[in-house]
Amino acid sequence: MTNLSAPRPDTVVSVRNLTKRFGKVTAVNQVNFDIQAHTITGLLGRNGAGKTTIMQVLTGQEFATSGDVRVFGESPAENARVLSNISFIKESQRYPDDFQPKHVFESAPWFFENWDADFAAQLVDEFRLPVGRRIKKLSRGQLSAVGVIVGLASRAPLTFFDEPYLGLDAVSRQLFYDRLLEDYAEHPRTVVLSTHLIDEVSQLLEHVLVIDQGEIIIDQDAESLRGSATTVVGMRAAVEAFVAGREILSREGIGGLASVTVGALSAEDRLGAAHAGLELSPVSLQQLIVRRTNVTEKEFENQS
Ligand SMILES: Nc1ncnc2c1ncn2[C@@H]1O[C@H](COP(=O)(O)OP(=O)(O)OP(=O)(O)O)[C@@H](O)[C@H]1O
Repeated sequence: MTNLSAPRPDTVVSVRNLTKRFGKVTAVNQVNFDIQAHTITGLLGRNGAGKTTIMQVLTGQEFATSGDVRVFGESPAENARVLSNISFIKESQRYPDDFQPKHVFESAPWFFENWDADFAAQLVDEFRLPVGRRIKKLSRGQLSAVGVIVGLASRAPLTFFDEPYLGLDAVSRQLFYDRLLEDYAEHPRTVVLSTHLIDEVSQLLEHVLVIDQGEIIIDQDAESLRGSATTVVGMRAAVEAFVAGREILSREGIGGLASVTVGALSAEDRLGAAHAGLELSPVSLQQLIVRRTNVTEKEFENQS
C-alpha cells in the first residue's frame, strides 16, 4: 500500500510483510506500514478487521506468524527494553482480584518511568472515579476511566489505546480527547488510537491507517485524506457541468437540486465552483472511510 523501503530515522513502528494467523484464520495478511515519532495515528476498520491483532503483535502479546516488526528499532517480542516504553490500554485488561483503582495507580510508577501521579490524581477527580472501590464492582464507564487514566498519566513514549472508552459517556469521552491533546502538546509522544467513533476523534488524528479484512487499505495523513473528497451542491445543471469528467464518488439529487461527491479539488476548481454558484462542503473522515471500506453508513453505525 505504501512506499516502503528503509524506515525514516524518526520511525517508531515499522511493520513489513506482517502476517498473523490463528489456526485457519488469517487475521493480518502481508501488512506494511510505519508510524512516525510524535504523531497521533488512528487505526481504524470494521469489526474483525485485524486492529487488535496488530496492536497485540506490536506490544509483544502475540508472535507474528511471518514478517518483520520493529518498535524503537527492535523486535518487541519478549523484549523488556522495548516493552518498558509502551503503554497498551485495552478494554479487556485484567486486574488482580480485590484490586482497587488506587492500587493500579500506586503500582503504575513501577512500570512507567514517566508516570505523573499529580496528573493521574487530577484525572481521577475529573472522571469522578471512586478510587477505593473494588475494580470488579466498577461500572463499565468507570473501568474504562481507569484505563484512560493509566494511558494518559503513564506518558509512555508509545501509547496504544484500543477502543479505550467503551462505556464512557459523551462528557467523559470529550474529557479524554481534551486531556490527550493538551498533554500530547506538552509532552510529545507517539499515540495509536483504535476506534469506531471516527468523527469524534477526527480532529485528534494526524495520520490514518485503515485496515480491512487483514489488509491496510488507507495509510495517509489525515489532512490529505480529508481533502481527498468534496461534496458539490447546487442546481442540477450547474453541478453536472462542474463534475463532468471528474472522479465521482457518490451522487444524490432531489428535484432540480443535485449533490455530487467528487475527488480532490484544486484552488482553481474551488474558485470555479464559487463562480458557478455551487456550494462545496467537506466530506467527514467517517464518510470517506466508510466509502472506501465499501459499506453503507447505516451498516457502519450499527456495528460501531
Ligand atoms: N485468538 C484468536 N483465535 C482465532 N481467531 C482470532 C483470534 N484473535 C482474533 N481472531 C480473529 O482474527 C480477526 C481479527 O480480529 P481482531 O480482534 O484483530 O479484529 P479488530 O479489528 O480488533 O475487531 P473489533 O473492531 O471487532 O475489535 C477476526 O476474524 C477474529 O475473529
